[in-house]
Amino acid sequence: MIEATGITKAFNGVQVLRGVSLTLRKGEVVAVIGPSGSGKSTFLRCLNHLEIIDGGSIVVEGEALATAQAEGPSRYASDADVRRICRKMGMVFQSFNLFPHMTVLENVIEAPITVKRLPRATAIAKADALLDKVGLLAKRDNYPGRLSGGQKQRVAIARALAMEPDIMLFDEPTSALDPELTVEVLRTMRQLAEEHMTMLVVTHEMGFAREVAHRVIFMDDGRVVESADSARFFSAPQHERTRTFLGQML
Ligand SMILES: Nc1ncnc2c1ncn2[C@@H]1O[C@H](COP(=O)(O)OP(=O)(O)OP(=O)(O)O)[C@@H](O)[C@H]1O
Repeated sequence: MIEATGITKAFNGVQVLRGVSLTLRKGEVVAVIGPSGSGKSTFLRCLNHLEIIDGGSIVVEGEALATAQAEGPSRYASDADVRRICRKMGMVFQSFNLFPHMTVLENVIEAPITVKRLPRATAIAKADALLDKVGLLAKRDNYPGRLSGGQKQRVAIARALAMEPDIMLFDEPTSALDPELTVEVLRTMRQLAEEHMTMLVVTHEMGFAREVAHRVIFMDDGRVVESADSARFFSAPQHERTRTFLGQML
């Protein structure tokens, strides 16, 4: 579970997040949608410390990552606690971010061995099971350069899952993919949702938001404009800006 409250963030004096709050409950799939530049990716990156927030609080699985202060910037937990708390969240990026000089298998076992100190044989057995789950066991000894974008992204998902996160954060996981490759990644994500993985997904895929997400959050200009369960969000958007956005996207 993640509880983010009143997150603010500026880059070089430009306010990008203007007080964003979100509760992501256990087993819930929440899609974050909105126009380009509205702050969706920045918000997601703030949740796992890829960006430092200016103000607001972030609590992950009951532990405070950052705490709002009466004055001045939010106070973060100690470096060791930040690292430990952030390991509860797996992250999948638009650009895959696989290590190009490592095989698929090596990509998946690297963090479990170096960070979790898993014995190599245990890490390999686990990686094989995950690669099988995402349909890529046959590619385990290939280098990422030999894979399609969709395959790379499924390896990236397996790699994140190998750390046994409680929560998965997806930052536009299909935006760099051709439509036919998007389908296979969305299938893997749908499967994860069916297994009750807690997921926060920044996406332009309205089909995913409608069919897989339990709740949809619409961001515009650094704010959450609308948050509703998926069916209600798409059948009866409450706000003019949401309606305009959906009109453009659907
Ligand atoms: N590291 C950074 N330094 C400066 N500005 C940044 C940085 N990261 C994001 N921004 C700016 O913050 C704003 C929000 O960007 P963000 O990527 O969060 O939007 P988004 O809603 O995810 O957009 P998109 O759908 O196009 O990915 C943009 O104006 C962007 O240029």
